[in-house]
Amino acid sequence: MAAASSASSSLLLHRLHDDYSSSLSSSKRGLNLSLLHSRKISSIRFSPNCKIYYGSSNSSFLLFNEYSYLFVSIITVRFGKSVICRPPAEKKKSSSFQTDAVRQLTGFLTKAEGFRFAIVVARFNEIVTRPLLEGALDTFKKYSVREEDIDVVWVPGSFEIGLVAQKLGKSGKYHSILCIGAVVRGDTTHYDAVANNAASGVLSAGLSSGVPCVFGVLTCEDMDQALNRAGGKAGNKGSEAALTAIEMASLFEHHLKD
Ligand SMILES: Nc1c(NC[C@H](O)[C@H](O)[C@H](O)CO)[nH]c(=O)[nH]c1=O
Ligand SMILES: CC(=O)[C@@H](O)COP(=O)(O)O
Repeated sequence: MAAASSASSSLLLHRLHDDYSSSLSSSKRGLNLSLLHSRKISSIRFSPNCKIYYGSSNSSFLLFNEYSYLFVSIITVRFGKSVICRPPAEKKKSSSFQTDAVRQLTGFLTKAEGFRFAIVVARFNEIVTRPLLEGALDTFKKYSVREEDIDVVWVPGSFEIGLVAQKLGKSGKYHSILCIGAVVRGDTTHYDAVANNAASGVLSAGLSSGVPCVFGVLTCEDMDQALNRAGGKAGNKGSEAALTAIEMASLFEHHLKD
């Protein structure tokens, strides 16, 4: 592409990359993004994992997940501003790609609208679990999950989560169940029993129901560690768990249906 080799085109592409990096910063995992222009592809590498591909003078770019080259979105550049457009109607098998030998299946983060989620949240250590829940709800909203497609179920403590997750999973109403709790070490060995059984409860809920059950239960040495992970210095693990729930819902919906 003749024009794009100029300094100004290169700047524009760098700015586009930055826009996209920041708009997707809460979903660091799995999305090494590329911009792929429809024709005459050239590329700029920004980091070992991130490359932007660009083409001629056309102002529309296609945004691809570099990991699997899945189509994610269209970007239109107008008057120096980049605009994210919604992807076109879903293509069959758009989230897989074929090589000679290997078919790779992945879930999408981009098409969460229409998925139904249950969140099972423990009331114990609510000072931690409530911000985890809020982080999860914010993320669902950001990824276009409708409020009416989310049910929140409160249980007394993390030990109770597994049973309820299993029941909800078996109801057939949800694409994924997100489990939220905070187990904080005390003076006795009680911590180990609650933490380990919360984990195996969530695991067996998923295995027995066949519905992805995501482990958003913090297991912390002290309250500081827990608060740091509930919207403090170490981010919000509820929000990260919501991304996992979306990806798993998508993987099951698009590739692993019975
Ligand atoms: N200590 C913590 C608990 N304990 C309560 C148990 O989860 C359970 O509700 C009780 O044993 C009755 O079955 N729960 C947490 O979520 N976090 C804790 O730190
Ligand atoms: C993990 C817990 O249940 C925790 O509150 C127990 O505290 P302790 O070991 O001091 O009884």
